[in-house]
Amino acid sequence: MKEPVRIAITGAAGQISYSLIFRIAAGDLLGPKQPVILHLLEIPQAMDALEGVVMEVNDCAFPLVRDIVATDDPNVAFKDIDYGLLVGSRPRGPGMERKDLLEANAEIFSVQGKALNDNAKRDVKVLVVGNPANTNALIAAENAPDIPSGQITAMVRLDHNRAKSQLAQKLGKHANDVKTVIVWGNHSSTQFPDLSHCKVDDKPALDQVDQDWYENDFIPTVQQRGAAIIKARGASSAASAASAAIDHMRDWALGTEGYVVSMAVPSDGSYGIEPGIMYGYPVTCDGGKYKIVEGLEIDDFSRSRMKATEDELREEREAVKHLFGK
Ligand SMILES: NC(=O)C1=CN([C@@H]2O[C@H](COP(=O)(O)OP(=O)(O)OC[C@H]3O[C@@H](n4cnc5c(N)ncnc54)[C@H](O)[C@@H]3O)[C@@H](O)[C@H]2O)C=CC1
Ligand SMILES: O=C([O-])CC(=O)C(=O)O
Repeated sequence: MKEPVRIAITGAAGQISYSLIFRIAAGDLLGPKQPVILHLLEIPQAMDALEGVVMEVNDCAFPLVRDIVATDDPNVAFKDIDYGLLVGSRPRGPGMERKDLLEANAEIFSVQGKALNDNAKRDVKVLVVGNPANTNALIAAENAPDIPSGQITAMVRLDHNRAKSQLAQKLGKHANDVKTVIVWGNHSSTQFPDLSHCKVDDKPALDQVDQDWYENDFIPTVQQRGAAIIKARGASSAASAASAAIDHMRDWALGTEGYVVSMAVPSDGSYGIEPGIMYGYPVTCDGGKYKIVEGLEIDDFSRSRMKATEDELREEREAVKHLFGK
């Protein structure tokens, strides 16, 4: 057995965490040979509920769980962590866009960015799930100048998985047969789920569907899937969000063996996207590092979609600049 790693999960008494914690504890993130110490963060008012979650984790007698730290102090929660899953924040309700949460949630990520900076291991891998995820991740990163750039990322993996599933269903295939779906940009309704590099059964996806379905059915369905779940369930997606968070972190830590996945990471100017925003990109992962896939050809249709979601991220950044550390 290896030395345990420390994994922080914020919003640990919330609905996403109620799936996430148990799957991580079962080994779904880092495999069946990697013991974990869970660091669970909540706000003071939710500490009783968190205690109930801790009781349940204990009642599972998970072989991999070596200890649990349950706290309402981010400095304790992030002490020496190897991984951080930043989930805790308010979810949206019907009729809201995710960016309507910016005011309510942005402050959380400036506080937690500082706490990461002061406490986490320098090679910590951080995933921001709480919405609006890209811009919250940017706020955290801007407040964590001593964490190397690129170690704080945001989640577009749920959109990526949704896109795979929608296309597979359309073609009567399995999601495993779908390769190189890309979600560019923001985890919002401006995101661009791109099929122009995608292959299904090793053949171009866009040769297997018509352009009208792609533009007027597939793209809006993926963009609006979060709202559709809220309408159907009366609450935002939880188990699927937890599953995507595990996919994002597992692939980053353990590698994608050449497969392309989507992660929101600091733009480095690739594909003409302005640096200084967290933008969904195609990446491959190897040896605990991700790498943006370079050199893909971008047509005019894709370019305009990529620009629209970039513009939204730049606007969101302007709205929260006052929270960036000095
Ligand atoms: N990026 C993505 O793909 C997705 C993101 N989300 C977002 O994830 C977030 C959490 O969603 P749910 O678990 O459904 O919400 P929830 O309301 O069930 O749970 C959120 C938890 O966070 C806690 N919390 C609030 N402020 C906190 C702080 N400062 N520190 C620690 N904990 C804090 C709350 O007490 C609550 O227990 C929401 O912002 C939601 O919109 C949800 C689905 C997908
Ligand atoms: O739509 C929401 O508010 C929750 C979310 O981010 C998603 O399900 O993609």
